[in-house]
Amino acid sequence: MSDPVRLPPDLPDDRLPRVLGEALAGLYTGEPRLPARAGGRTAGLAALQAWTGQGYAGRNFLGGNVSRLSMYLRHGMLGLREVAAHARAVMRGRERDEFLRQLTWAEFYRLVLRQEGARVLGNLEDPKYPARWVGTLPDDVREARTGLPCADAWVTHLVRDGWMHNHERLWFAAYLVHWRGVDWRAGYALFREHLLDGDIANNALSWQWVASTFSNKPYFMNQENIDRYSGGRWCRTCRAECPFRASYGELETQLFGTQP
Ligand SMILES: Cc1cc2nc3c(=O)[nH]c(=O)nc-3n(C[C@H](O)[C@H](O)[C@H](O)COP(=O)(O)OP(=O)(O)OC[C@H]3O[C@@H](n4cnc5c(N)ncnc54)[C@H](O)[C@@H]3O)c2cc1C
Repeated sequence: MSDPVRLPPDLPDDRLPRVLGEALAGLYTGEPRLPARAGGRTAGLAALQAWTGQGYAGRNFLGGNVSRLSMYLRHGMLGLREVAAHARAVMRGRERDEFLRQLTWAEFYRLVLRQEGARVLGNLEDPKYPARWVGTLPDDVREARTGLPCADAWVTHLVRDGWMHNHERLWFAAYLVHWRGVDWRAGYALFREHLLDGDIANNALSWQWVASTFSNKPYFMNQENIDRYSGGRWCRTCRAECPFRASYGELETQLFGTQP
């Protein structure tokens, strides 16, 4: 075991990335930089105390108020139970129920991981359509140059911010697996590499839910859905040939051949 690295107590913030980067060489990719949000239990508790959940009913909209507590939950800085207790104390009605429902998904996925172990990293069930996935992540996707402003923005958020809204994760996963025919494990690996909350349980099982290897049908969206929940962020000025612009019925036939 190598000697522990001692950081000088007066080290200024702007020098931290370089010093930590050298100490942690080999454990990360890209340029070392500080995350946009502070880590640790103190910061996690402050974020929890600040969370009132107001407007959470609109959580599916990119502009909706979501907690962004996932990175603290992921790293054990907050526990699911204390977050649930806080929500019960400060939230009300539909917003509280909806928030508790999301925490339940996280708890459920943890339980599945505990039961299935490393099996969650492989297909838990057969896909519900004749899928022929390739294992490699296409370069244009990784480098955010697909030519689709929405898809490129999703990857940019992932790589630049280390965080994506749940709806962006769903859209990106569906785009990669169903439109580009890429094995969900390549997407899982990309998320693990960049997400500050990137874990095994939520990440692998959400990808499998989209891919239909842990659900009874594949998840997919159309352009109308992206436009609505993004508040027209990309679609209104988009000049690209949109692969999502069709009815759900048409896309189902195009992507899955038969009705899944
Ligand atoms: C393809 C894909 C990959 C994902 N990978 C991860 C991952 O690596 N790590 C991760 O923590 N979440 C993952 N999620 C779930 C979800 O997107 C994030 O938990 C959520 O966006 C985090 O933001 P938030 O804390 O503001 O969530 P909020 O909406 O405020 O929810 C509060 C908490 O509930 C839990 N939660 C919310 N939505 C979900 C969900 N759909 N499934 C399971 N738990 C949920 C999280 O712990 C979250 O912090 C993934 C979803 C998809 C579709």
